[in-house]
Amino acid sequence: MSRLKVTQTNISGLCIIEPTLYEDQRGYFMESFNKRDWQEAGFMETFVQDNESTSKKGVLRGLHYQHPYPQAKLIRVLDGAIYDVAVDMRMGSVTFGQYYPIVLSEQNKKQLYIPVGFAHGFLVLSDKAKVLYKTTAYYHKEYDHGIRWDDPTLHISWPIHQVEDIMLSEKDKALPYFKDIPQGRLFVK
Ligand SMILES: Cc1cn([C@H]2C[C@H](O)[C@@H](COP(=O)(O)OP(=O)(O)O[C@H]3O[C@H](C)C(=O)[C@H](O)[C@H]3O)O2)c(=O)[nH]c1=O
Repeated sequence: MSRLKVTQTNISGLCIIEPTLYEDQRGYFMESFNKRDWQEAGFMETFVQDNESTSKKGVLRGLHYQHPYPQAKLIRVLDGAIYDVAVDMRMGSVTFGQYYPIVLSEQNKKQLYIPVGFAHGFLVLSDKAKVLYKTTAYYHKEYDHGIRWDDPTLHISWPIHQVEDIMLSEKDKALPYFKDIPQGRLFVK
């Protein structure tokens, strides 16, 4: 019996991971990642890079993807809470162009596994959020692409009412609409 609770979502390949939490009067302990448990749960991908970012409330990072050298990601939140979003960019997928939202937080300790073929972004809901995530491919700045956070065809219901202002990087402000992404930069399921 795997020590990882894996919950499939309505989007193929996208799943929620919950490691076993060991709580006692001191606090808690958990193995946030264990390669053997990961493989026993049926995941064959290997991670090559750990990323960390800290953001203030209202910061929105994304929606990003890397192409070529696409990255699968395993995302978790160490401090605070984020509204995390993955967008299916896989041509041939029945959920192509659909997104999956989930709140990942220090409290719920949920992790989101996003396979290759998705754009990823998040909005910080807490005063501060520290996000840790593993990737299955190295970063290539020249292949770092994205989709506008407020793309009208994706209809992402960002909970902007929960934050005062949205803060985007200049790069993210200039990202294209989904409809303007060349087919060669999409993915194949
Ligand atoms: C992603 C990345 C960035 N950088 C450098 C490049 C810039 O000089 C600086 C900030 O990069 P950026 O503004 O792209 O960082 P985020 O906006 O947090 O991007 C991330 O946000 C969304 C949510 C993601 O899922 C991606 O993993 C990633 O694109 O870090 C690196 O050196 N290595 C990296 O792997």
